[in-house]
Amino acid sequence: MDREEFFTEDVLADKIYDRAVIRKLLSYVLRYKASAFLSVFIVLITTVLFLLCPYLFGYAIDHGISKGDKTLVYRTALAILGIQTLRLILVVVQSYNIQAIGQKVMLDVRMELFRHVQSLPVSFFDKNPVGRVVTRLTNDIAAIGELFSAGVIVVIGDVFIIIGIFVAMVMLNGKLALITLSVFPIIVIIALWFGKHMKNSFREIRRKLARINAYLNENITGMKVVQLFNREKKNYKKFDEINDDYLKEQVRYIRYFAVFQPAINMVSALAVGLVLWYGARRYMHGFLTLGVLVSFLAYIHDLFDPIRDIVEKYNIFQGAMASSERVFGLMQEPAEVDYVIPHPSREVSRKDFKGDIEFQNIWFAYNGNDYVLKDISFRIKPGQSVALVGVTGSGKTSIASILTRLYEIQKGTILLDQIDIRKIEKVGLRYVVGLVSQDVFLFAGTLRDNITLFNPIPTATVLETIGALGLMPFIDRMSGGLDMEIAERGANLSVGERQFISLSRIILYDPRVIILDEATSSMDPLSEVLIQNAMQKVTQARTSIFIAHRLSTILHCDKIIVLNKGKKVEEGSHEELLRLGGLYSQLYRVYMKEELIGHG
Ligand SMILES: Nc1ncnc2c1ncn2[C@@H]1O[C@H](COP(=O)(O)OP(=O)(O)OP(=O)(O)O)[C@@H](O)[C@H]1O
Repeated sequence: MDREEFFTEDVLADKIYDRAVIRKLLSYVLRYKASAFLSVFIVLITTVLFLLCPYLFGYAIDHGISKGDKTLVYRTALAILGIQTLRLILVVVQSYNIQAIGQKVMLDVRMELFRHVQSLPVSFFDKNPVGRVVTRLTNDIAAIGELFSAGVIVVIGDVFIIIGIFVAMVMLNGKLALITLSVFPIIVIIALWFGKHMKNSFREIRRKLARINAYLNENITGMKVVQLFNREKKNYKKFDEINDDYLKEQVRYIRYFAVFQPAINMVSALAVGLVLWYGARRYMHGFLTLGVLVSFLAYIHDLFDPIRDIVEKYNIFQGAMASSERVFGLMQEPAEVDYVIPHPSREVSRKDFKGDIEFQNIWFAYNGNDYVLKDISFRIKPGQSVALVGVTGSGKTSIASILTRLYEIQKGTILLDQIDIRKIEKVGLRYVVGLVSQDVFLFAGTLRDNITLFNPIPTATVLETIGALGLMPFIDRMSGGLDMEIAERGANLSVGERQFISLSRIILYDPRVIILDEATSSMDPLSEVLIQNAMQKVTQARTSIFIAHRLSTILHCDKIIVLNKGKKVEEGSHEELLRLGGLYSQLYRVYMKEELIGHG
């Protein structure tokens, strides 16, 4: 999927009503039952109050002004003032109440979605770009919020008002009501025509805005490459095109919008004209009172605002429905399974865990039957250190991933202390098996935060642990020591420094089994010696697995397992494998030659 499709997928949904989505939305709203019912109650009351005023105008004319009853006129005027004041107060309460419900619903949905996203398996993130997941948590949830802020309740009120006005009209005078109704086909045609065009234009606006976002995102993230390859002018021109496209669409939308309102006003004027013409004749012939005519005209005046409101808000509601559908869709993604084999036999505990690992005929594929590990078996005894060796793509990292259950295997059994790891709770498993992976992820915060992963570990303990392993020179090198601020994704650190942090992290985490994936690949010889010595100390009492291309870092290992195209091809000590004269000895010979050339 290219970027364009990726974003259009997000904006082209075309639904205004989906029962399942509405039911789910309602379940969130109903968490705040009292506020929700208060809202509905206020809508009903304000609608009735709204409908009362035009009626009272007519009443004052027919029973007060026509008959010279000043008291009645004053009383009616006071009643209208009272009604409008009450309505105003209720509108304020309503506005606060509904916005508060909207914000609370947004908070609940966002928290629930975040919790769910945290529970999703790593394979989900392989298939779904980060941008899309973030959009669900931000823009889509904001669109749900718009349902409330744009006034879903106001639109419900609008519908009540339209129905109420018709009921009032029919009750006042059936014939005049029919005349008013006669302009409705025109309204329907206008609303449908403008609705369709405004919807298409609105959709295009969202698509073009998404293009702007995608373009900016890519350009700002890749600014280094843009500048190094002198792409600024070209990219500026391209951005100008995209921006211009967006502007044109916005103008098109504004044009529709600008014409739509007067069009409705024209129909409203037509209805007023018709009613005035027919009503005046009926009045002159004595079939209609002046009060009824005035009430009627006032009702017509109030009838067209809610119609316009509904058409204008249609797009917002449609967008909100589509966003809700996507948010709830993400919530239904299956979460990680803790116990693939039900009924856990025994939990592992860090204290009495020995660190015995056994792979029995393991088959593993990321996708379908595309196996990247084929029938792998080996045993690592407690405290042993083992190296995984093989060319790029032979499956070394995949072994680390399935041992920590970032991915589930398809066939075979992995035993930890003779327990099938699929019977072990993941939290427990990841306490005892620690992984230092190839790509070190750093969070915004201080060096200390990144080493402790925001756990409240005293500074003295951090320094003591790092000092005992002889790694203090790394900290001394950083300006500000443990308090040094790390930029987003560690942009202000060298690759070697990032690896040091990742290693310190795992040392403090103190797992019984340590997997080190290319842990010293980007260090200068001096730093590498420091890390090597530290690792020797760290791995002494632990089962450890080294994944390294630099064969010098694994010579001390008790055992070397050689992988090729997902299969285990050799297993033994360094000397044994050299004697065997197979793949390992070839790799070693090439490596030694390179080292010699490299060191001149
Ligand atoms: N998340 C993934 N989804 C699909 N395929 C993957 C994924 N990760 C790795 N692979 C594929 O699995 C195979 C084994 O990859 P793996 O990372 O285990 O190799 P490796 O031996 O660790 O390589 P390197 O030495 O380059 O790190 C490769 O063909 C790779 O393309």
